[in-house]
Amino acid sequence: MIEAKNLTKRFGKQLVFENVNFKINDGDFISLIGPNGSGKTTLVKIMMGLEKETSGKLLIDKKQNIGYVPQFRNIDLDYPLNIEQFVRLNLKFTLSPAKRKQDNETIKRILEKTKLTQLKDRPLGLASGGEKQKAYLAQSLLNDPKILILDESTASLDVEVKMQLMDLVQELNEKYNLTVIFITHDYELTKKYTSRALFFKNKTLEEVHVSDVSEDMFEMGG
Ligand SMILES: Nc1ncnc2c1ncn2[C@@H]1O[C@H](COP(=O)(O)OP(=O)(O)OP(=O)(O)O)[C@@H](O)[C@H]1O
Repeated sequence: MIEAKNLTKRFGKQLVFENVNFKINDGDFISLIGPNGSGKTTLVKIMMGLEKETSGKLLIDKKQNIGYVPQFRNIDLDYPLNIEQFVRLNLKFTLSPAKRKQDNETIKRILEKTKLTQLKDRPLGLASGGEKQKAYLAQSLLNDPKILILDESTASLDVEVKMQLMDLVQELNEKYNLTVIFITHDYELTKKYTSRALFFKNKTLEEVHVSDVSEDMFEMGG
């Protein structure tokens, strides 16, 4: 479980948000929504320990690893690694045969989970946008996370490809009880995949049932 208690963040004199309270249960699939600059990335950075809260508390089980999938960025055609090698990048390099065997099994399992087994030898630079994003997703699963943060990970992909990626994330959420926190500006995906939304409004966070999410929540000034 992740719980925020009166969480407040300032950068110098700038207040980003204050008195934020919420609970995210294991296995939840929630969206984190709100206009540009409202504090979504800052909040997940606090979850990942990359930023410190100004006051209040964020309670999160320190033993739970967090996976992070960034926004899609294209990769040059001549990028030197294939999909499997790219997924391996987050592993520590080791010469121990026992550890290497274990790593090979981990990679095999993750490629299967993310439906990349057939594509593992494809140079990443030649992969489609959706395949590249799946490779980032696979990389984020290396430390066996219990929480997955998708930071606008579907932005700039075609609609069909977005859905395929989200279907895969939904499968991981259901099969492995993975908690998913989806930062998004996408109204349709919020409605289709998430059950609750945490909505930044007036420098604080409101919990909204997905049936009450409206398009203007993605646009209003923060
Ligand atoms: N390291 C930093 N130093 C100073 N100000 C920062 C820093 N990081 C973020 N901010 C400011 O904090 C506010 C919230 O930024 P944040 O990136 O969390 O918003 P966001 O909701 O994720 O926006 P977007 O939807 O555009 O990605 C913004 O005004 C931003 O400029």
